[in-house]
Amino acid sequence: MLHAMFHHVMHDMASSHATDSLATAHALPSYLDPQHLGPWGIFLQQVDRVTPYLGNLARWVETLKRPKRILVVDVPIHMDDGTVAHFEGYRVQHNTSRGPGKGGVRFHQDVTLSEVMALAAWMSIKNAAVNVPFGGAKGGVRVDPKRLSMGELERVTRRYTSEIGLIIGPTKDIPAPDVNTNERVMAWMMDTYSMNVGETATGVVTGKPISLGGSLGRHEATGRGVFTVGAEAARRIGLEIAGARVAVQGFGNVGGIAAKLFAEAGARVVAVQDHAGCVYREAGLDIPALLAHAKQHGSVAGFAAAEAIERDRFWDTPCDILIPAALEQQITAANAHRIGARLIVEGANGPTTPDADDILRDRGVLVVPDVVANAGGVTVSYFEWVQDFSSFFWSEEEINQRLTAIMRGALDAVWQVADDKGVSLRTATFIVACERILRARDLRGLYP
Ligand SMILES: NC(=O)C1=CN([C@@H]2O[C@H](COP(=O)(O)OP(=O)(O)OC[C@H]3O[C@@H](n4cnc5c(N)ncnc54)[C@H](OP(=O)(O)O)[C@@H]3O)[C@@H](O)[C@H]2O)C=CC1
Ligand SMILES: O=C(O)CCC(=O)C(=O)O
Repeated sequence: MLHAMFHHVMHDMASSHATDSLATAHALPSYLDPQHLGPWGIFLQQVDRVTPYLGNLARWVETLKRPKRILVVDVPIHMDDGTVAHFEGYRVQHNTSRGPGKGGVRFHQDVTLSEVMALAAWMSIKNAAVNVPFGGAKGGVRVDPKRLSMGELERVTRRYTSEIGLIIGPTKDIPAPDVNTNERVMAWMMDTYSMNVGETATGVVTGKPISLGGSLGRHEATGRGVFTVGAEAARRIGLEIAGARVAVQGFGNVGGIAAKLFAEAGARVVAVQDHAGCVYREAGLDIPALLAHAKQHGSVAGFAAAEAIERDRFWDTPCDILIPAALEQQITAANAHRIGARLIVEGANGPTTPDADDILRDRGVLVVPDVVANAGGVTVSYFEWVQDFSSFFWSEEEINQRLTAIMRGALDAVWQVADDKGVSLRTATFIVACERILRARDLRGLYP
């Protein structure tokens, strides 16, 4: 598809200008290679799947396949032992047609540019799906924060923030937490940016501590959103939450809070897997106790009131609802057949590959896609950004009510499109979101 479209562009160029150099100028940059495996390749496939439904707007679809702006930075810091270490950092602004870039920052030893490109692109889709006035962006630093002291982590954060300071700002691009980043990291980012611009700029990041302009409810918002749409999707397929068996992969901000809320609603959280271990209890795990254990020991591994099972057996766990809440590409053609759940609610970004999507669909498993299911975080980030601009702060009750209304409304809208067009919820969400993004592109036109 991409090649066909590219050919078309080349053909037009050749007939009007007939120069090789111009044709070369339209070649895709190497980092956009559609053959590239991994999350960016998955995003391209998802766009291809939705293109036939976009009507006239499809003429703009190439915009989605090219991030607007990519910044790769060197992040040198002094280590505690006196040596100098260099880390690679990225900030990608995928699309800003609907507003400033918005999306988290990931600290992870395996993060890559193509992964951050995909995460930024999914932010564009997500922000459009819940109709918050943002484009999509994402950042990352290729570092294992678990191996840094607190001082080293602070220096990485501050240097990275200064380096990407060129392109972020309260009206340009607003970072937030993602894997291995949290309120503490956001406070350092806000402070560094503020020092560099000479004034306190609380609106430059969201997910900050409450005392620095953070919003009530933001810490829990992604997990709460996963619970809200998960419970609503379950209701729509006649699956009772009370007593339902839930399996959760990833027990951090998203997975931990989603597990807690499902357990509080009467579900049995039977299995939890994190990076270091996997625990199982048929009668349901004691989630507050497991959270306390994970906080103390850094993992669910070693939790005494459960059976330890091999990590790979997680996928065979008998359950009704599966919540992937760790990293991308966890549900693939290799394990999609093994999943016993009727409902998958994607807390993580990009956990399911397109071929696994097809297998799950054929097997009648409903997947609530990431770009709706985990949008609660950015929705409350939007509230935080609005509150920072007005310096007027809302109650937690008001925030949660608005969050629930937006999440339910978004699910309802994509459910209807899925029913009308006979497509999966993922394709339906992409239809709704791509139409919003590309209509904005169309209305704005190409020239400033
Ligand atoms: N934070 C947010 O507001 C949002 C996050 N997301 C997405 O949710 C997902 C989780 O993010 P978040 O909860 O914030 O991150 P955290 O860093 O808080 O937690 C990540 C969790 O995933 C686990 N994990 C990491 N690698 C693996 C692995 N290979 N197998 C199993 N578990 C693993 C970690 O385990 P361990 O601690 O042992 O390493 C940890 O429990 C990501 O995909 C993120 O992009 C989406 C929307 C918003
Ligand atoms: O809160 C935000 O701005 C973005 C959170 C995020 O990175 C995500 O939704 O994946």
